[in-house]
Amino acid sequence: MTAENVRIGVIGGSGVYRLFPDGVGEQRAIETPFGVTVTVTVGEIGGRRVAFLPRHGADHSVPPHRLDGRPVAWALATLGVRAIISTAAVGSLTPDIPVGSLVLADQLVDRTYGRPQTFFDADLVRHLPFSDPFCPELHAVALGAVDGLVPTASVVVIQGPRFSTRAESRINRSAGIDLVNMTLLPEVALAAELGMGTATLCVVTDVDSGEQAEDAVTAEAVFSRLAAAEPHILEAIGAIARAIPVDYAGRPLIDADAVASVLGWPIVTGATA
Ligand SMILES: CSC[C@H]1O[C@H](OP(=O)(O)O)[C@H](O)[C@@H]1O
Ligand SMILES: Nc1ncnc2[nH]cnc12
Repeated sequence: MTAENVRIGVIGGSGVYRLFPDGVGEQRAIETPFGVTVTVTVGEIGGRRVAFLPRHGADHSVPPHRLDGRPVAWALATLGVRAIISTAAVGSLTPDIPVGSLVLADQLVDRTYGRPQTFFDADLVRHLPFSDPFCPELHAVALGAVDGLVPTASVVVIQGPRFSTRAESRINRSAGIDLVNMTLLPEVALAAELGMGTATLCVVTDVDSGEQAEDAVTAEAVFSRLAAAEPHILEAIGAIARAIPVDYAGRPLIDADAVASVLGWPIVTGATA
């Protein structure tokens, strides 16, 4: 399979189900080795070709604990994507980052389980260097492209689909973690295994489960915040996409032969995602 010249991928999180106006962009169905066909929309932002897909599906039918990041990362890498801009709804664990902030994540803490973690779990063994899960170059590009971003934050990724209890939230806060989410892992690691860099725009929708009775996050509250923030999120994605250097290459964190071997896996036909 030959890589096309689509260098930028956008993964829309909760509340971000389309990137292009209706009727704009070309739908592609990409068959993968995982028995899943990934549908992406390829369009243009500021003259740059961008492949978009909504993480939970266009109708938000896939919950966080059932996401399989492998077909998505594989499909984007096959298109030639090097840079991924993703969005994520997050709860805040610190008064320093209020609801409504747009934040660039820079560290992750994994509290997920049972999710496919790696492309290298059979004959080919590789260990991803993951000290800096988000690409520092893309991070700097995003920071320069969007005014008012909170420049760094750590995110604990919980299993979901339920939100944290007050005790769990207190533990996360006392550990010094800034934000909480359900989806960024293993997605960011899987992309990195295939050499793609990620920059994630975190949209702070709530204060998670706090000490006050009124600090009790609900999905309705999250979606309502996201609806209000959508124009700003789309504008920020566009600004970042336009600012990514045309020669951005990502980080070769895994050797090229191993990546090529994964991208050469045979297609398995099956369900559509
Ligand atoms: C809608 S409430 C929780 C839901 O929102 C976040 O999704 P995403 O990361 O895709 O923006 C969170 O991780 C949960 O999946
Ligand atoms: N409080 C929260 N916990 C986990 N994921 C979230 N997504 C948005 N808010 C969240």
